[in-house]
Amino acid sequence: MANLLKVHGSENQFFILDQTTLHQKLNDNELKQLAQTIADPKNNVLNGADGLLVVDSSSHPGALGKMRVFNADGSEASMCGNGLRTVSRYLAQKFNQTHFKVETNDADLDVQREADIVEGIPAFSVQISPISFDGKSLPLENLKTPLIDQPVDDFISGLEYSAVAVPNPHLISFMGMDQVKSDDLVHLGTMLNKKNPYFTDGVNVSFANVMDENELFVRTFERGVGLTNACGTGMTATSLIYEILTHDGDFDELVNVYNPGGMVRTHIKRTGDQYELHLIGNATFTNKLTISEDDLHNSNLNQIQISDTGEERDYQNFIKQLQTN
Ligand SMILES: N[C@@H](CCC[C@H](N)C(=O)O)C(=O)O
Repeated sequence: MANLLKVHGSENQFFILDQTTLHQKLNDNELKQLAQTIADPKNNVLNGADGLLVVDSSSHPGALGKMRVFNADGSEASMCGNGLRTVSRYLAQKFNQTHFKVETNDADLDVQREADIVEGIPAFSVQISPISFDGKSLPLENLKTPLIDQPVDDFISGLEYSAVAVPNPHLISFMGMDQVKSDDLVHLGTMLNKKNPYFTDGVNVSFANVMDENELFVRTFERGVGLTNACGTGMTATSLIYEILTHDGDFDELVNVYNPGGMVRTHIKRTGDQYELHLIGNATFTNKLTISEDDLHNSNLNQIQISDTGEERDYQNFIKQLQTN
């Protein structure tokens, strides 16, 4: 039998599969198929998810394990901030370590256990890197880069846009709260994730409101997923653009980022042309799942056994506290 976990960071929902526990690892086609099937709410496995996080052993010394990210549509992403917090907790428990590196597609990232956000809500801090504003890295075509706080006629008028790869691609715009919560986000996100002349690999689109100094609200339409409760790399990229727009030179700031699924904290630092980004927030395990290895290879999800960890109750209490503050 094989095990899966259902997890979330700010209600950005994932299943975790540890390939090292299997007799035979799933190949890339099987992983893509599993992500599409298990994430689809129509297949009735805990109401689906935003994607599948695949844990494996690291390909080189220096990292405790490796994370790959498959979006709900089966596409593979280079990074996932909320997901990395949950994978960090998984590896921390598995190897009894609190501070280590995790291999991701583009970099080995520093991760660390943090004090619980409130009792019963384990928290992790994860590095978000590498960072680039370059058109080739995003990729972004037919617009001048770096794109920082510029209007773009073909997008939604009256807004300014910024683009950054961390290393997955993000488009960010600041606006009033009513517009953050409007249908404009789905409209623009859908347009830029179909064939378009700008973001040729698609893009994660975040609309943000500045609630106060270093206090943001961010809502994201994710590439390969659609509207999400939260996007970790999106909230970190948005914090970075916010700090760039509010400082002339170096900075070292903590930002509270609220989102439809809760809140996280980002640590955003600039020294000359070097940036250092960290995302801090919950890593919640909601369910344990057991399935035969054969069924896993065939994405046959009819015979899954599911148990509840009880952690979601603590998380919902945390959300209630946020709302009453
Ligand atoms: N939810 C993630 C980002 C997942 C990948 C994204 N959809 C992409 O295709 O780049 C996060 O928390 O960062």
